[in-house]
Amino acid sequence: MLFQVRMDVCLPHDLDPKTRSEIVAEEKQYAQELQRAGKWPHIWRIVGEYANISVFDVESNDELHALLSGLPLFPYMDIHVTPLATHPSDINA
Ligand SMILES: O=C(O)C[C@H]1C=CC(=O)O1
Repeated sequence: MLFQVRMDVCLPHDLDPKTRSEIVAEEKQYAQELQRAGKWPHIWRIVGEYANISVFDVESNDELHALLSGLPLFPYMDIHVTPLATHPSDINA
């Protein structure tokens, strides 16, 4: 099952810089592990924003929720999920 996920990051301005660096480094490691596992096949920066558009490839809504809620930045993100279906005009479908 494919899902488009938009993540908007909003870190508190008074967050300790060391803590911020650690969370961002943990996030990168977590994200890259999921990419290597094939669960997170696309991630794109939205130009001019601390936000991304991603595509997740998972078995269920519950799996997606578990992966997203495990993001180290999860407490600092607004996340919007859009389920994707095959388009009838897709020549690759
Ligand atoms: O930078 C972001 O868009 C937030 C987050 C998502 C993956 C990652 O490494 O950081």
